[in-house]
Amino acid sequence: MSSIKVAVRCRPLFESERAATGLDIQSRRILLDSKTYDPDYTFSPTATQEDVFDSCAPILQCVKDGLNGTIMVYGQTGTGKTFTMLGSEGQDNGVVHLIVAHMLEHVQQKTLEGVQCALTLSMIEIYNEKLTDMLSPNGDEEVTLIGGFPRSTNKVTLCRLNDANDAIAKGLTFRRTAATMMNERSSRSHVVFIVDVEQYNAYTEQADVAHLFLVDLAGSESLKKSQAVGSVANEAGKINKSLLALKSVFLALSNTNEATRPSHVPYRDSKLTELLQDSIGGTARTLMIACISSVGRDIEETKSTLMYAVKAKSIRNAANTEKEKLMTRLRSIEVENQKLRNRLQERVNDRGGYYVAKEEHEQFQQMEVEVGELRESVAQLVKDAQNTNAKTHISESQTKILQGLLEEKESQLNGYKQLYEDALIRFENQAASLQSSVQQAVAGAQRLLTNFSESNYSTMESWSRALSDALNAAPPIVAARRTVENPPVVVRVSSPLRVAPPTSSQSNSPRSKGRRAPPHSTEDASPPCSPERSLEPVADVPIESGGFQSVAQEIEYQCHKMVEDINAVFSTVLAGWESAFVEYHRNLLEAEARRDARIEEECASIIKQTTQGVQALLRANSSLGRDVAHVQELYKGTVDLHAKSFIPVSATPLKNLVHSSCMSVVSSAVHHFPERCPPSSLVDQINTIALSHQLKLNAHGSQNLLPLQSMESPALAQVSSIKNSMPLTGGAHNETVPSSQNGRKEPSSYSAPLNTGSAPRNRNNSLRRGSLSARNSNLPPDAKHKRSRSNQSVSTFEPRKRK
Ligand SMILES: Nc1ncnc2c1ncn2[C@@H]1O[C@H](COP(=O)(O)OP(=O)(O)OP(=O)(O)O)[C@@H](O)[C@H]1O
Repeated sequence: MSSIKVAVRCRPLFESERAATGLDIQSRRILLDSKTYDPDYTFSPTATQEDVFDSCAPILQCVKDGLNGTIMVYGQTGTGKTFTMLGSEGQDNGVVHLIVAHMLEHVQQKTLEGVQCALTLSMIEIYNEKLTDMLSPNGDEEVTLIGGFPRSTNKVTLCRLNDANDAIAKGLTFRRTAATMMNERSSRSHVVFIVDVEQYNAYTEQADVAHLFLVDLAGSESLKKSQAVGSVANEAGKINKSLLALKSVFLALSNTNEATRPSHVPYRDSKLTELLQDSIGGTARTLMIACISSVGRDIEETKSTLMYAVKAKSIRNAANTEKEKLMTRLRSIEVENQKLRNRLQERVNDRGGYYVAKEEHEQFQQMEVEVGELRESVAQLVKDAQNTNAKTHISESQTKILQGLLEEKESQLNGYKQLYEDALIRFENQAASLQSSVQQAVAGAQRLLTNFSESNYSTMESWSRALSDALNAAPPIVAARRTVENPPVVVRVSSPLRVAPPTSSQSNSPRSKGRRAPPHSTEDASPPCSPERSLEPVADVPIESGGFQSVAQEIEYQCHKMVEDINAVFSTVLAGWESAFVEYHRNLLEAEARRDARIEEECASIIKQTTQGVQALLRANSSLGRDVAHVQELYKGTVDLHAKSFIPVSATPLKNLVHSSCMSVVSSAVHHFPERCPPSSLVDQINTIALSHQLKLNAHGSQNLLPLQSMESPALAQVSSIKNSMPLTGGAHNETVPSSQNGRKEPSSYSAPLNTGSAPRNRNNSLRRGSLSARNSNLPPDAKHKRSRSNQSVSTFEPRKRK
């Protein structure tokens, strides 16, 4: 037996909230209105998700050991239940995520150890007393409970953490939430995450499954506070009802008083309690996280939550393995079966028994045996099938887990490979740069060495040459016999580099008497030697003394001479060296002077060229400026001219131009003006027609029409005058146009319009209209009226003579 563990988590206050005065959280104990509550774990507002997760460890261990476990959050709306289970929005940092990650790690580890196990996840929502599968394609497949456990849900086999988090996120998209006054995103349903850890037992050839229920309950809410209305209020009612059923279960199970304890636990009062049957008072190990707020106005709800948390703490669950649980259930079924049999027997006995024929009885017994056998084989088959299914499922998930691990490792390996390659490239680059620096250093050293040794060698060579010359030039030394009385004489050979004035002891020594002073001293040394140079012996030459004093003296003299010669050679060499140095120095100075002079020269030339260039530029600028000004001037002139041309000084030229153009048009029109005289035949015909009309008119008593020639229009008269004023050239009057299509020649005027600019008109009509209108103007009004009605009537038409 194990009691339900209880944790209390107090959420932080929001800005607008005020803390309750009577609430005090002291490490694990909670004091509220002088009452002490003592949960197993207490989390203050500063506690982290990881802290809460740590308190789940014992439950997780039980699940790993094959027992069922439950972790549920309980409390008033807006106290952080969903925050605790699922974390802040959009972040996978809730206790559910941490637990799934932990269990996945466990299963992966087991798989690597060769244990066949799998991890699956299903999600169920309880909304308005209806269970739906949140991992079904649309999140709306209904789920039925068998023995308090959901049957055939869409499970996701978890192999990688990302898959698990994706599945959780996908399922949660179907969760119903709504905004209330208590919580902006209040859960309107309970959600149960079922994490199954399946482990195949090779010895029993069975798959053991441990279920872990992670329950995010919707919060109890007062409609007055949440101000929920409509469907949200209905939801709140359903939520409160299911939570009430849960409280009843708590009360029933926590009652330790034999007398008052109800015989029946109302699990079936709501879907929630039916589903949590195994978690509360069942076989599961359970942790209840009671969420509270420290807000003053919520203090009553906080008290209620703490009270039920304490009640839950006293509930004892029977923690068995799944197998033990089944055995318990089997035993209870057997007991019930026996009870039923007994009752049946009692009834049979009450009725005095029942009788069957012997054959029937035997047949019945035979059938019973057969049914029993069949039942056994079916049970065996079901068991085999279940095991096979479980085996297949586990091995499938095993493969997936291994695949997932492999992919993870591969990606890690690739990362390492990349790192290695990067490091290798960096190393190679460094090695190359190091190598090149070493090479450069070696080359430099070699160069230095070569230069140094060459110069040293040449100096040494010159010295040795000089020395051998000096030795060759010296007279042969006569050999002296060395005796004890004649101790060897030591001649000091000094380096010319260390020439110093002879000390008084040297100059006064008996041996120096009669000797010639060395040619170089501090005073006459050229070039002068540095003051730190001192006269130090570089070699001691022993000379034997003997009976032949003169020989010894001679030798000494020779030696002195030799030393002098050597000194001279050294001096020469030194002088040469120093003069070479001086020359080098001089050459250097000269070269530098030359360089400076050349630089100055070049600079001067550059400055000169630049100055010239600038001057040329300025010149070009000014000349081009002049050009521009000139063009501007021109342009200005043109513009002025143009502007001037628009000043209407006088309209006369234009008028004249228009007049002359009009006149030319008129004159050309006059040229083309048709002949005044129609052909005589036509005139005759017209006259005939006019006559006949006149006769008819006369017969009807109409007035006579005036003859045509007496009613010439002013326009016609003007045209005639213009025409007559024009010189008549080239037979203009008789001008003809090319023959028309029927070969008839027509006067050109027939095709030319009058200068009125209107459409071409029939010559006769225009003439007639002009003459008629002119005529009408002379008529009395009633005559005009009559005329207009018989407007086509014409009088006798007299052809006019051409002037
Ligand atoms: N420990 C916490 N730290 C920071 N914020 C928190 C904490 N607990 C809760 N909140 C914030 O409080 C608000 C309400 O939390 P949450 O939605 O989890 O409450 P709830 O109890 O699930 O409410 P309901 O029952 O209505 O769904 C959220 O904005 C949440 O982010």
